[in-house]
Amino acid sequence: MAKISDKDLNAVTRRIATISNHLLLPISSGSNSGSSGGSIGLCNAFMDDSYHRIHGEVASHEVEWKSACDEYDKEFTDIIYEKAVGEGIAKITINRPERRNAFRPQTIKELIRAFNDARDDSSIGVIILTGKGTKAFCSGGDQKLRKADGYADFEHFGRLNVLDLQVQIRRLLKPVIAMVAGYAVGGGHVLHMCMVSSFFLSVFDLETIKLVGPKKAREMWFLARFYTASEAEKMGLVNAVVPLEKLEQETIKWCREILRNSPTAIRVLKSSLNAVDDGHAGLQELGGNATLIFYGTEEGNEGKTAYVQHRRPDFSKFPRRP
Ligand SMILES: CC(C)(COP(=O)(O)OP(=O)(O)OC[C@H]1O[C@@H](n2cnc3c(N)ncnc32)[C@H](O)[C@@H]1OP(=O)(O)O)[C@@H](O)C(=O)NCCC(=O)NCCSC(=O)CCC(=O)c1ccccc1C(=O)O
Repeated sequence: MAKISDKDLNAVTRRIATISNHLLLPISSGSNSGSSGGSIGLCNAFMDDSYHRIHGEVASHEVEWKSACDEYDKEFTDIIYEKAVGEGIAKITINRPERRNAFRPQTIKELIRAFNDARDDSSIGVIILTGKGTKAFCSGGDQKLRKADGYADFEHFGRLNVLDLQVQIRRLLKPVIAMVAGYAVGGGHVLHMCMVSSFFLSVFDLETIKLVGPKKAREMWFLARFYTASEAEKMGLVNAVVPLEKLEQETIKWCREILRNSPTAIRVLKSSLNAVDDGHAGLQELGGNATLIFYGTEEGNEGKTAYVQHRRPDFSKFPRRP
């Protein structure tokens, strides 16, 4: 009987893996049996190419959370703010389960503080927003505090400061992932859409139209029905649906996959994707990022150095590319 070498064995194993990969039917997105993210994971396990050999599997160890605070070191009452030990993930949890995580102005102020901190912390590359418990991600504005001029908790006037939060998430050039267990209603639904890219809730709600198409958007807003997670996935409202017990594990996997990629590329990608819809503000953001990249070049540095040295800049050595 011929003896097979380790090298040959590896080659055979890889060949079988490649063939299995071709034979494997991907789990269609929208299936109840798992997430589209899960199906990607399944295929990855069988993929035999240099990319997968070099990058390997996404780490699957449990994440260790540590309580975090912002520069003011003031305690949070309405949210829980945590960072993963040794990896660039921040997690912000709306902590009002007794009201299905409805937000009041105080909740929004704390969310804004936590998002600011996560934005400014250069060790953080991705942010998770979630709700405490499994009944609701967020049930929107706290209706018990709603007044004629907005929501009022500790002040004499009403606020709609969730709009500031929506803009902040839009402008924050790190990916924000909504980890949704349970209901996402009203302003809570808008918030989770911000993670994929929402800006305004208006009568014609442009973001919903873009995500689900004009017919479905009309159905959603005119009928105001509740949709299940898998219906939301089919409509393109959410990226993946997984069993509840796997929700955090799958979210962390997505975070780790994002963290493998170039932070600058992700930053520019997020601003490019927003620019399409954000008009002047979007182009400003994109232009700002081009400036940031230019600052890092030798050519950009020549301009600044010449200014500081009171001389004319010499740009002659830099190519005028086609
Ligand atoms: C979410 C439910 C479907 C969950 O139902 P269920 O599991 O049966 O729980 P309940 O028994 O109903 O609730 C338990 C407990 O929580 C209280 N509660 C739930 N939601 C809220 C809420 N939103 N505000 C205050 N309190 C809430 C509930 O009263 C119970 O407490 P008790 O003490 O036992 O009474 C269901 O709860 C439900 O339908 N909730 C209401 C959903 C809703 O109407 N949301 C508000 C939509 S309007 C909005 O969000 C405004 C958005 C906004 O701020 C905005 C404004 C202007 C421009 C833009 C925006 C924007 O973009 O967001």
